Order: sequence, then structure tokens, then C-alpha cells
Amino acid sequence: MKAFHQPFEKKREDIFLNLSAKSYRWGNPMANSMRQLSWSEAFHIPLTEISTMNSQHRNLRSTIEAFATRVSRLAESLAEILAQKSGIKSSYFQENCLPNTSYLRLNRYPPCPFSSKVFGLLPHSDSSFLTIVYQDRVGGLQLMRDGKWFGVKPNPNALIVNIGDLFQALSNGVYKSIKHRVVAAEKVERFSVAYFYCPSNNAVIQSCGTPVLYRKFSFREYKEQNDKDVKETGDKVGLSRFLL
Ligand SMILES: O=C(O)CCC(=O)C(=O)O
Ligand SMILES: [Fe+2]
Repeated sequence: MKAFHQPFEKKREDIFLNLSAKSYRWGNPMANSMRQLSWSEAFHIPLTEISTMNSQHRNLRSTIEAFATRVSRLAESLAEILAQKSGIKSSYFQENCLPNTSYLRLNRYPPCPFSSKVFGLLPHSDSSFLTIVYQDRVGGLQLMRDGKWFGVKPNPNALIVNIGDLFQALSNGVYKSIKHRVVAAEKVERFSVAYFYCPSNNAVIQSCGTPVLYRKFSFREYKEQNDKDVKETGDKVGLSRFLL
């Protein structure tokens, strides 16, 4: 929270946390209408870089490390349990996801005077195997199910586990990557932490099942394609790009 409450000019400096460029994100640089704006800011932290973090943020770093260590074990166990049902090798996650190949995102949603006109976070799916989210008591996270949006009731004693794009590909569509968004609150700020369980860039995601729905791709390829699509179309096209 302290990091977020620093002046904007400070947060946007690359040396603020001393992580790679664009670790600090806000709004949506591609927006060309109010509806495309995200009323939020975030620190997107690749865990590979945690050791380079500015020593001034020692407490933040050790909190992130402690949280990531515990949540990564949980993510691995859950992924292995889900994998059993879809023919994925049980050692797949241990072989491809190291403790530092995942990402952590600290989100802040400031109070929003136009909460009926803008989202806190635009509808999207995550490019992870699984995402584990901790949200505070404010609420606002919604999931799409059967074409309708459902709010996730805030419970500070619970974690939310979402399926991401990579699990959908790996399980050949058995598990579906969940579309979600955050509705902005008018009067209060909201915080959340998302842990994106991801493999190394070279890891190959190959669908298990017949007929195979997606061509195999590396995680690097998936991220590069998404970045390219976001630059060109303003949005992530996602897995449909890899359909056979
Ligand atoms: O703030 C939330 O509850 C969700 C955050 C999220 O979806 C993300 O960071 O990708
Ligand atoms: Fe998300």
C-alpha cells in the first residue's frame, strides 16, 4: 500500500522498484473511449527479478517472497490435481514451472467518480496456468459464466483460484480459462494481489487429448503474440490464435 501511495512521478520511474521497464502500469494506454479505460494501477512483478528489487523496499520484497513461496506450493498442488483428470503428465508442472517463473501483480483501484462508466479492470482472461487472487473486503471482481457476469463475494479469509489460458490449452479445452473483470467502486479504494502461475519462457504447451484443438507453442511465443495483438488491435486475441 505504501508503494502505491508514493507520488505518480516516482512510481513511474524504472528505478522505483528497480524491476524491468513497465513494471508499474496504470489505465490502459490503448484506450480510445472511457469504456476502454481501466481505473486502476498495478505493479507487475516477474519473480525472476525479485532479487534486483530496490533495497529501499526490503519489507515489500520479503512479504512478496513469503507470499509467493506459499502460494506457489498451493498452485503446484492444485495444478497437479486438475492435471490428473486430463492426461497431463503429473511431473509436467514441476518440470516447467520453477519457483521464480511466475508473476505477482499488486493491484490498486482508486475510488472512481465515474464508476458506472469505466471498469476497474477491463474484461480479460489471464495468460497463466492458474491465477490465485487475494482480494480485500471491497469487492468488484466479476466472473463470466454462461454469458452472464457474477460477482465474487469478498472474503478476506479466502483465495480465489482462476483457470488461465495455458491450462485451457494444455487440457485441450477441458478446463476453460475464465473471463473476468473488475467493477470500479465509487467511494473506496480496493486492493488485490494476483499470483500468476506460469512456466519458464521456453516451456512447451502441448494439448493433451484427441482431436488436438491447439497447436503446440512455447510460453514465450504466446506472450509475444499477445503483445503484438495488443499493439495492433488494442486487445489480446488469446488462445483462438492457436486453434488448429
Ligand atoms: O483485482 C482483482 O480481483 C483481479 C485482478 C486481475 O484479474 C488481474 O490482475 O489479472
Ligand atoms: Fe486477471
